[in-house]
Amino acid sequence: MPVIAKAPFFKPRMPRTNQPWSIIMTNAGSLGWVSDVNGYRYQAAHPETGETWPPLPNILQAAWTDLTGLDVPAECCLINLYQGQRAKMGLHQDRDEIDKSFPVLSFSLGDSARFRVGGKTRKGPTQSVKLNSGDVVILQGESRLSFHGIDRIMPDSSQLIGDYIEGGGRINLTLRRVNPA
Ligand SMILES: O=C(O)CCC(=O)C(=O)O
Ligand SMILES: [Fe+2]
Repeated sequence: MPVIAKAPFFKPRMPRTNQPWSIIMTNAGSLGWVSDVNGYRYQAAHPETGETWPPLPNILQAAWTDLTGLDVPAECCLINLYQGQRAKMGLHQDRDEIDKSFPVLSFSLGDSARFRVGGKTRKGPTQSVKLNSGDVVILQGESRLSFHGIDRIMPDSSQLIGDYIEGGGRINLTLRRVNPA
């Protein structure tokens, strides 16, 4: 939560259309992922405050090391906040990283969510998996470029986030390495 105090949530907007997303986000680490009318990208500064992102918490860096087995650190922790019946994330690939060989590691906290995951093409079959608080998803190897998204969350299925953030909801933490080692 010190991260949120230093880097407030911002409302991302869709490239080209400038439509607001249904979720809000922020980042920790040397790079943060942002989306606005000009596109998706990683940048060192918060789009609204202009400040660098707060450091990636040690406990998350340790989890990255343990769960990936890599000795190169993650550079970005994207923090997505989903609140309410309409919060979702459309099917997409994580492919804004310069080096796409590193895993993508994500943690679900708070309300449960319906996660959708398919293959490397947008049109292929997908499966849906319920993600509960504490669940970990890792996209690596064959699945690194799998299409995935969040269909919806189940509001009020957990009280965890409500203790810290008004309105509660679901937090997803996604750790990524952007640059080659
Ligand atoms: O919220 C999730 O579980 C997925 C988030 C995601 O895919 C992303 O931020 O790229
Ligand atoms: Fe993603």
